[in-house]
Amino acid sequence: MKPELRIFKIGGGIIDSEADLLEFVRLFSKIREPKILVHGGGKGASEMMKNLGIAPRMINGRRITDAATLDLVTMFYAGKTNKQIVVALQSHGVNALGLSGADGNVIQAVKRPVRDIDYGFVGDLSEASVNTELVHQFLTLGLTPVFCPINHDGHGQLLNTNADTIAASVAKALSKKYAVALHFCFEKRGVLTDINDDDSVIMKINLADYAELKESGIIADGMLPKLENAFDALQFGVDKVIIEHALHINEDLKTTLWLN
Ligand SMILES: Nc1ncnc2c1ncn2[C@@H]1O[C@H](COP(=O)(O)OP(=O)(O)O)[C@@H](O)[C@H]1O
Ligand SMILES: CC(=O)N[C@@H](CCC(=O)OP(=O)(O)O)C(=O)O
Repeated sequence: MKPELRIFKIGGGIIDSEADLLEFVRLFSKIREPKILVHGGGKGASEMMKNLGIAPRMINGRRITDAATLDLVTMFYAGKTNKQIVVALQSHGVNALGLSGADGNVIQAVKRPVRDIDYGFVGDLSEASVNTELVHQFLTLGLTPVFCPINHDGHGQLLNTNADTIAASVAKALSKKYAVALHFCFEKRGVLTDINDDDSVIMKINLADYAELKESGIIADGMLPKLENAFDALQFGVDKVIIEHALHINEDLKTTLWLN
């Protein structure tokens, strides 16, 4: 039987509030099984850009990343946010190891080819992008990897990758060695039928439900790429995918995804 591994992803809505981030870190630090954290921070990055007079541009949930934007998001994700999380985990006795994809060449990305849209320095991932053996060794040493959404192409170029995509790719790659549970954590209790009613959590969603919910517009915006990544992970070997509130990871009210 494969050993268990829990992979958590937190996004900008939680990272933006220092109190929420510290509470999530406290809850995460109590998990005994081997664990990995993947973080985004898109909301804070956009705010920082606006304060500097640069208008953030997003298309289909992906940031158009020109050279100036890449500099800023590298400072924000790989610098401030990643270290803020690592230092908080260390204070709870978790030996966290902050990583961009370039560190130890742990994740290598490919710059998104220009088709209709030029996304700039945005990196796409495949399962083969992740150095599974190296991550396994970190876990064996008792370290907890903390991935930021900055990767590289192996030829000297940093690239910005959506954090949900990183979480799904790391989960798929590690599922060769571990029984992986992938937790997408954000500021709502799961996928909701009514976005304004936090109690309207859909407890189970399969692929057919997903198509219907998409068609009816109940699932929209950032939830669309999240669920696409989530079902992709399930189809490629991840045992369990859960969508839940970052501050209620021990509660039963959450959305669990199924293939059929
Ligand atoms: N049916 C739904 N249930 C919950 N959230 C939804 C739904 N449809 C759209 N959303 C939106 O998706 C967002 C989550 O995606 P995203 O902003 O990418 O999150 P994060 O950056 O925290 O990972 C929520 O904040 C919410 O506004
Ligand atoms: C290419 C791309 O879109 N990268 C994302 C990475 C951060 C992210 O995914 O943050 P959340 O998880 O908080 O949304 C961005 O810069 O917004």
